[in-house]
Amino acid sequence: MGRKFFVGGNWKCNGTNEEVKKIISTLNAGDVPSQDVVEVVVSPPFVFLPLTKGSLRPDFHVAAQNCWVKKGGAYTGEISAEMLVNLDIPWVILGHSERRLILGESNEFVGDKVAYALSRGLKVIACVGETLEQRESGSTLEVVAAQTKAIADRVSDWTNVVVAYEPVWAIGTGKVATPAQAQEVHAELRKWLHANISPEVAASTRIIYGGSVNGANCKELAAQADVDGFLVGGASLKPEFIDIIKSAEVKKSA
Ligand SMILES: O=C(CO)COP(=O)(O)O
Repeated sequence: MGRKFFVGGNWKCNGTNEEVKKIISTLNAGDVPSQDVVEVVVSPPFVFLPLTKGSLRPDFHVAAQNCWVKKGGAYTGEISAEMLVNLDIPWVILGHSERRLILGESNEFVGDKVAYALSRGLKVIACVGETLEQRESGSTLEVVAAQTKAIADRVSDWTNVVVAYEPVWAIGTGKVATPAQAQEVHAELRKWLHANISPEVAASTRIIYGGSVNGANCKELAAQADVDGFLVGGASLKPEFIDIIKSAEVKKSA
């Protein structure tokens, strides 16, 4: 079975009530391929999840940008997986590099979060990626394998997992990975899944790319064999997000 193209929009910590309404109306008016061709998921900040879910077109879905590592309770400032399920939020992004690096989330902590969110019935966009220093020292594959292993050690069913490869040096920098760089890591990640989990999981798990994706560079990236979509930051707040969704057509005609 083919891997359906996946385009996620990570709005990060951006937006006012008015701006969010504007983004949603732009998305709602966008002419995009059908749900058979592309799965679209947008991820507003927590406080805008109900507004977004309530007014977004039904063929697009929503994701939270994080959730707590276990059942909710006395964890001030946290949002639990149970709450997301209660609000009918189907997806959550976990392990984003901004949380790993700024908030100190370890591979193991991210693995625990992924396992817990899946156990509650959420679908997970699990992020991995190396820093510039790690790439320059030649440890890219080792880093992404260790991040993936910490998830694999805790998760047995990968049906509801999308892996986002987001090299830290490409995030918010305008310095997108070349199609060859993205393809290389995606292929290695798939090889890792094949060797360490199963051929079936390797063949069916979507590996999406994130880091300075925009309307101009998305088609060439989408054409790579192991690039199954994108996780978009800055450009997901702009009308060009529609063009990025349309890059799914590249796959259809491949
Ligand atoms: O971090 C990202 C998506 O999660 C990528 O961000 P940019 O697209 O702004 O580089």
